[in-house]
Amino acid sequence: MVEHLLQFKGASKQYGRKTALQDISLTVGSGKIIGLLGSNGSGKSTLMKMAAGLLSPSSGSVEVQGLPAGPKTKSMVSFMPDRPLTESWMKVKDALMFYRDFYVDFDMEKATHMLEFMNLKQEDKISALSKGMNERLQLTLALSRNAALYLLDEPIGGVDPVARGKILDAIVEFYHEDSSIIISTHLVRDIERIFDEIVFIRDGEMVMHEEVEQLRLKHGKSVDEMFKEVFAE
Ligand SMILES: Nc1ncnc2c1ncn2[C@@H]1O[C@H](COP(=O)(O)OP(=O)(O)OP(=O)(O)O)[C@@H](O)[C@H]1O
Repeated sequence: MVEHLLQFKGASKQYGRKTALQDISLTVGSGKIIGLLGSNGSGKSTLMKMAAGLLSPSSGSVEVQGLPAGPKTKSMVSFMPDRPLTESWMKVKDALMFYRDFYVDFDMEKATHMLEFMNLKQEDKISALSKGMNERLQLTLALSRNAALYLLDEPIGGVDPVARGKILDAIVEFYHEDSSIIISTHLVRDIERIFDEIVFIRDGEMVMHEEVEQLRLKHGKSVDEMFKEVFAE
């Protein structure tokens, strides 16, 4: 039996009485860049945290390569949260060493290479980095692990359009084709060029999962046009 890289089967998540995700069934294969798109509060971060094994579903299941998402799957998944894991006293080089010590699959050579591409210096103090530079660092840390699945939660939220282009170039440049990346964002237009597939979630429900190519062929629409149509208020 072929095991899927990531599979949600009727997964729901409640926070108390609030339903953040409702009956999500989603299968993700290898070698894809997937856009997880939805407006604020639609459930993107919740879905990411469930895929990362940090939150368990209230009902249904979430599996990574056939194993329930949780402690056993953490080594297969590299998660870039929307808030940094590094400490403000650190220099960039300390953050690299922290990751190297913490994750056996951390590739220091790749990280050094990627830092250069991102115009970050090892001696830079993290507390002095701008929001956009900090995002570049977090992305470098997340992508420098050798994982099967990368989860990037809002990786371009804090940066201007030029820097966004740079970050997207870095994702494509340093992406390993056997792995998959899920990127959550509401900045659809700036980022759609790198997606193979898109998932739309609205009010905790998955309303579309489609290959970008199919979207263009079947509907004659760009992802951005489709997004505006689905999420029109
Ligand atoms: N710890 C929590 N306790 C209670 N409600 C929560 C909690 N975390 C998230 N929620 C609620 O669940 C819903 C989904 O939140 P989530 O953070 O997954 O959305 P999102 O799509 O990532 O939003 P954004 O784009 O604004 O980051 C929201 O209504 C949010 O208020």
